[in-house]
Amino acid sequence: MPTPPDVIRCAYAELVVTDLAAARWFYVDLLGLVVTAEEPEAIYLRAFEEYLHHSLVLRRGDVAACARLAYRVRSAAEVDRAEEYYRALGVRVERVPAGATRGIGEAVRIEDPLGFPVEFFHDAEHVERLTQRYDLHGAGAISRLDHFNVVTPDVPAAQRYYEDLGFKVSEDIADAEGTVYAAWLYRKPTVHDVALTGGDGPRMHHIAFATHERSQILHLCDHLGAARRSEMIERGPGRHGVSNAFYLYLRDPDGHRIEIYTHDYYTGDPDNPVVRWDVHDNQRRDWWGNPVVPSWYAEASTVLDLDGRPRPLTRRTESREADVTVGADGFSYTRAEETETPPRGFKVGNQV
Ligand SMILES: O=S(=O)(O)c1ccc(O)c(O)c1
Ligand SMILES: [Fe+2]
Repeated sequence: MPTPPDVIRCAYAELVVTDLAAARWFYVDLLGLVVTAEEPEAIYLRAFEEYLHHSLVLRRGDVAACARLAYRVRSAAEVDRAEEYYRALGVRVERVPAGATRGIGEAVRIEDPLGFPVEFFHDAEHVERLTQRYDLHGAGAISRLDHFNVVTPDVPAAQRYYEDLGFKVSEDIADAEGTVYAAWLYRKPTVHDVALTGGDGPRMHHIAFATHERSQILHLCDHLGAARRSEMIERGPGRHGVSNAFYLYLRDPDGHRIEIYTHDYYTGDPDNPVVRWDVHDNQRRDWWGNPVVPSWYAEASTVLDLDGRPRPLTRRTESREADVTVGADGFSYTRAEETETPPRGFKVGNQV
């Protein structure tokens, strides 16, 4: 089997939006992302610390979907290696010339073994890095793209696929019977570049951007309140158990989920310890024990194949996290040593 490409990090996503003007309001006027380039049918956006052409493409289309998840590889030679690796893997592979995506060099596009439209590139147009252009930063300044979260039915199989690509697991959620509900994997030295959420897939669960400060996340909440668009706040703000990040989940005008995230931790040493969470630990997804809203488990974006057609879903066959932790049959504990069923305290899964 050929050597896998040397992936540096998650690099950009392409989302299909049904109303480009409405999406522009959300991503530019509200989130404050910077417009690198704009066309009648597409907008290319980046965050303030980013100097590659974009980390998010919004493309107008009739059906909201995720059209591409792109990783940057370490050199042009690694793009060749990606082509060789995936042709040997037997998945659909397309080589595209520089400019197939504005601002991106020659790339390899695949339908990966999990059913996702993924691109590997190295060369990209450099644009002004606005790290210290505080005159342009809003109070909710976003610094960079941080990770993709994808829904896939078989988390261990997806984890093995990403580990074969050289990713390492930082944290996961499992139960005593060995069912794995979610896993977080990285190439850059943070908690993740990609997270795997067990469910019917392939679907895109969220795209996450990082800020430097919690106050910037809180400002985005206040801005949505001022805009009387508070319904766009789906979950949070809060503190994750997994990753330790301070988080906020928003839904864009098409329902795409965007996470704003800060304060995870460094994972760059070779012996970085894996953190395994019990699925019944009520602090795993929110360190303060606040419930996970059902839509966060149930809803995610359609993904497209390389011809732009929606991918059919494969159902998850193992137990679902929402079933074992939320609602009448679910329960979660705050203190593992307390063995009453249901556990004492109002932080049981059936409050939502
Ligand atoms: O909800 S979790 O604490 O499991 C979590 C951790 C990190 C993330 O990026 C996320 O989306 C969700
Ligand atoms: Fe996330």
